[in-house]
Amino acid sequence: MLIAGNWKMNTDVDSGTELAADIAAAVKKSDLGTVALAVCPPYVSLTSVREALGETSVALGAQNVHHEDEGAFTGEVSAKMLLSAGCSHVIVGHSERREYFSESNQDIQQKVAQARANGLVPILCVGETKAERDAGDAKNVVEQQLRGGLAGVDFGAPDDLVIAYEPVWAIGTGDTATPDQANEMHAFIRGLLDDLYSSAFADDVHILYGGSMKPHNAEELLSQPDVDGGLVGGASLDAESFIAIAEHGASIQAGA
Ligand SMILES: O=C[C@H](O)COP(=O)(O)O
Repeated sequence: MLIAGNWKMNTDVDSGTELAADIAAAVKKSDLGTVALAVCPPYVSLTSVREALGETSVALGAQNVHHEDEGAFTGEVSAKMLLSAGCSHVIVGHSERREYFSESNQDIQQKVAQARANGLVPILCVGETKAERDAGDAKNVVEQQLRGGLAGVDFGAPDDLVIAYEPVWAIGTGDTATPDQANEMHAFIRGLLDDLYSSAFADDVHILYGGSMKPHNAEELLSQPDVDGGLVGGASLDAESFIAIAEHGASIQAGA
């Protein structure tokens, strides 16, 4: 199981470093078993967060990456820069990037390919809007996003890729997908990964759920057979909540 925190455009360098230090301290006190953690702070805090995480195994991720290696792209950040800051993961294709920055499936595919080429694990986000779900189009949209985002990219091992299913209507709204809705889409995504790669690969890829995951609903979501963790927004901005979600994951795994 993997629990990843997406801090979005929250925290400055001081508060982000403090949050990372709180998470590191909580991790040392908790028994999270085999549950892996990652945090994805804003770019400006990456190096100080890396330092604050210290010797813990909490992985560092970024929230975006440019698809070119380097050059005259003012304001952009490359995969190599992320690696040099200590990142192992990068979120790609978050619905906020799709909506507010007009990222297309083709743009996202280029970012996935660039992350992969540089040894970063892309956390590829997919998910439908409320209108798309109401129109009965959710699976179709997710399939296009998944096939579009992964087109032509090969992965050596299942750990080289993470998928996050984030229904747009559940993000930041408190309106979480039901465990059945989440599991149904996760199973569908796993079937697509089987078709694109292999069943062994599909079985082992982490498929995270994102969208108002909180300590009070984490257990029912994480106990679904095809839910392998969470991509947590709001609740990851509080070390106690973030670790509480991970602890739910650990107790589910311990009982499995
Ligand atoms: O990347 C994280 C998701 O957008 C979920 O955000 P949320 O937990 O605040 O709903």
